[in-house]
Amino acid sequence: MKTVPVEKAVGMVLCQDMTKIVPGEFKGTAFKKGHVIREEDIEELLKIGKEHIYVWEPEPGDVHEDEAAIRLAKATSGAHIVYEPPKEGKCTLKSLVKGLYKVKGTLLYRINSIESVSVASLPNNFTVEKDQKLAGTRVIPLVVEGNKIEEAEALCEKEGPVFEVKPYQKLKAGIVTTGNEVFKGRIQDKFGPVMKKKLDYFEAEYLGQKFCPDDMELIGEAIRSFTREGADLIILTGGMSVDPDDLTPGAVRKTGARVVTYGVPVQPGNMFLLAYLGSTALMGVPGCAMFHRTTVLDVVLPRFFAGEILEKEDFIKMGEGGFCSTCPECSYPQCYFCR
Ligand SMILES: Nc1nc2c(c(=O)[nH]1)N[C@H]1C(S)=C(S)[C@@H](COP(=O)(O)OP(=O)(O)OC[C@H]3O[C@@H](n4cnc5c(N)ncnc54)[C@H](O)[C@@H]3O)O[C@H]1N2
Ligand code: MOO
Repeated sequence: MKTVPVEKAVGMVLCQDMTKIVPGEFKGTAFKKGHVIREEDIEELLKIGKEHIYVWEPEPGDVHEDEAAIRLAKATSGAHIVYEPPKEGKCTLKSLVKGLYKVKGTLLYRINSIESVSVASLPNNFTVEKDQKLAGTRVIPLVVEGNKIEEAEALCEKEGPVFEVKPYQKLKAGIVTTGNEVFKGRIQDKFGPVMKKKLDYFEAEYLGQKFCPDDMELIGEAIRSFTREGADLIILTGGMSVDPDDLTPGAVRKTGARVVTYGVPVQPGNMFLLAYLGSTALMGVPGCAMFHRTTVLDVVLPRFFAGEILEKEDFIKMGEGGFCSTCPECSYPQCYFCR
């Protein structure tokens, strides 16, 4: 690569995109790679701080930033991910589907440990929409030694890809609402509609809602009835805490289900229960989920609908970041909660 003063660069070809930033007004490409510099460009180039430009004279084995960005994007992208052509030396990865974004953290760490390589990503287990931007790949200098890119490619070949999006599966779900106050008509059910809305987001096949009094046998019967209908998921509301009438965890245990956890290091959602009765997931959802927009349930549901089976360890890890700040305006998943 050769350095040329801009005044002497008329007629020469730019070898990288050139960025202009005016705070609050503009950030983007002022000149594209490949642009042939004209007399009238000189003043603008000087204004964005370029007194010199590079002229591309590749050494054997050198890789230009655009090619490096493409190769890193290609190596790191897995299922349901596409990448855009490079802009200002960076490729942006995007999701082709609504789903759960998975990141192999250790592999990403190793790739970013290669000098000059930079791959920035959303965190693991992020819920993403179709077309959402996921990550950006680039190298820091304009030209990088090819062996650095080859090293990243080899790592991905062996252990990769780093990123994938798991689309949500079409699963069957029902709701069991317990509590004498609702069953006997003392108060109106407010829990069912909140749970139904969450299931709708995942386009679950809805099997309906069953109401039970505070009676273990009847709660157990409602669970079994949904499993006979082929439920993949049964959400249970009411009776999840410590009062004498709180019978839901006991009723779940009595069905013979394998209890993964009753209680999680997450607030709101401390009294959450996850169990598996055969292949059917039973989720005991504490009352806080009726009140707070985001609770542990919003962390668990995407993983469940993406086909994951959660174990105790998954919940233990949620403690750091499991304390919700209950912001006046909740912006989850754009926050630290349960990351
Ligand atoms: N001494 C303690 N008290 C509480 C604890 C605790 O550990 N020790 N845990 C708290 C936490 S955390 C939560 S969350 C709630 C959990 O409550 P439950 O899920 O057991 O809910 P209930 O006791 O059945 O009801 C609480 C509240 O919500 C109303 N409710 C229940 N279901 C419905 C429904 N379908 N529609 C409308 N309203 C409903 C119910 O009438 C009560 O007012 O416990 C804390 N307490
Ligand atoms: O299960 Mo309760 O969060 O912590 O409100």
